[in-house]
Amino acid sequence: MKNENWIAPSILSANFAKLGEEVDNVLKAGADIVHFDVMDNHFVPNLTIGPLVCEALRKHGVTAPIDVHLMVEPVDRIVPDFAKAGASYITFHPEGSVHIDRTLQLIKDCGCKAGLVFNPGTPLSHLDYVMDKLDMILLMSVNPGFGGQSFLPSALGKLREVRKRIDDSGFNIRLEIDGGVNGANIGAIKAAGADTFVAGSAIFGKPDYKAIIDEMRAEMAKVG
Ligand SMILES: O=C(CO)[C@H](O)[C@H](O)COP(=O)(O)O
Ligand SMILES: [Co+2]
Repeated sequence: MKNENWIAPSILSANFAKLGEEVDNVLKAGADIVHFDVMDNHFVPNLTIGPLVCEALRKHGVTAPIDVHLMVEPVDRIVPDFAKAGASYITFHPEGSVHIDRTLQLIKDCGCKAGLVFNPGTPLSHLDYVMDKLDMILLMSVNPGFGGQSFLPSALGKLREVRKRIDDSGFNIRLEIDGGVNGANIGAIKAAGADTFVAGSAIFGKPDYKAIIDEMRAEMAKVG
């Protein structure tokens, strides 16, 4: 199954002093989904935003899907709060949950779409036995914790491997890439099998969000 390509700006690189406006502008510029990075200063060495901010974006009027990337440990106790706050997708790292099948089920029972996230060095064996519970697989192409890092080329081979696993499974699972994505590498990333592209600094670091999103789509179109 072939999914539409989604561009997912990471609000980690947005101007937090005017976050609602930033999200409105990036969606108006053609983004498909809002990537929401949650860091706890424990699982990763940085501290960002929680359910209150997600709820505030919904109250502000954001109707696009919100893609909550949990970089926290433990995972389970924060899941219902994010579901109530309006999360659409909730993804988590297997290292943050002792019982990954239970956490995936919890996310789905809360009414959200569920996904697993793989750090560059995390083996794909965590996919075994849970493919039927996944709506998304997120591959990190940087080590998590900060925006603005460079794309690790090892992610391309891993993307191809996961693309094959998804296609062989027959399930409709989105394949998302996160870290160092920009206009220069998005074509190769798409060719390797991704259909959901997180980009933080590459979008919010530019003055014209529509121009960079259009450029990303044009680069993707070149690879078909
Ligand atoms: O999860 C993340 C970091 O842990 C961010 O989503 C990611 O780094 C996006 O930022 P950039 O596109 O600037 O690399
Ligand atoms: Co992220």
